[in-house]
Amino acid sequence: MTTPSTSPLVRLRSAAFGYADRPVVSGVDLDVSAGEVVALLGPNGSGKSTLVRGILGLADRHAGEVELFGTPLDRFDEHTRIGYVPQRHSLSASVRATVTEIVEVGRLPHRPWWRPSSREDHAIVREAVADVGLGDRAHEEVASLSGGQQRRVLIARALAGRPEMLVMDEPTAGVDRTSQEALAVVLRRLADRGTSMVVVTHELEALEGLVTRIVCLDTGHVDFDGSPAAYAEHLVRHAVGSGHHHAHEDSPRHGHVIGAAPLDPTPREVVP
Ligand SMILES: Nc1ncnc2c1ncn2[C@@H]1O[C@H](COP(=O)(O)OP(=O)(O)OP(=O)(O)O)[C@@H](O)[C@H]1O
Repeated sequence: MTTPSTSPLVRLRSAAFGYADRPVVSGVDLDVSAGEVVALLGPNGSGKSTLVRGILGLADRHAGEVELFGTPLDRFDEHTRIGYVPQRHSLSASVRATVTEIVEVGRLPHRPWWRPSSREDHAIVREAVADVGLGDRAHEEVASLSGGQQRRVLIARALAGRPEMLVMDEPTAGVDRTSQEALAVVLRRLADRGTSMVVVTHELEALEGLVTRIVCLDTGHVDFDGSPAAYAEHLVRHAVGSGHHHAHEDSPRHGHVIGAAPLDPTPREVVP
């Protein structure tokens, strides 16, 4: 399948997603271009996971258009171009496999099922394991790792697929500090390599300096889409408009900084 090189990686037009007859997000227009690092923010339940799941064809599309790499979603079959790390997913305690064995799964879509791993596959897997800071645990059973380390294994599995775009749903939520720091290093390296990313997060700090664009969802609608600098201004405007300015400053959750302005990852509703 040929893909025009100028196409955005993701293109949504008036897109609506949900589950069966339950609408969750609607009216979404979004283009994600190569090299962008998009943070998707919003309060709990605003539909962030549903939006990324919809983009990947994992939630139902109720309306609108979705294209991936210039191809309508229902005809898109180049799944190796996208890596996905789902939300709060760790490995079951009953999984009996080593870190390397799990990460090798990320290479499977790249070769016919009957062909064994090549030397290159092994090298890519080793690199992905090292990238997430688990090189010294490569041959340990995943069941013996912490939850944060298991998430790093899942991220390494996505990296081993060498995707052009990585979609991550709260990669740092509930993980230990070492894992968070390891992840920040990985994301920086990926951004330097030009990997595009869409990251659902409540923790902008972990992405500081990487994010090129912020998209905010509120109750199923995009209520902000712009640069980190524009987002900072948007927050200040809303905080002043709503009279919540001081409350924001006082809260430790709102200490995120991109550039010079304080950021709140879950902006409040605008009070006219
Ligand atoms: N599989 C599902 N079936 C039905 N409804 C669902 C399903 N998954 C999520 N929902 C509903 O969709 C709405 C949005 O959920 P979603 O997980 O997309 O929000 P979110 O912004 O990612 O929230 P959080 O920050 O808590 O992860 C919620 O009301 C949720 O109950």
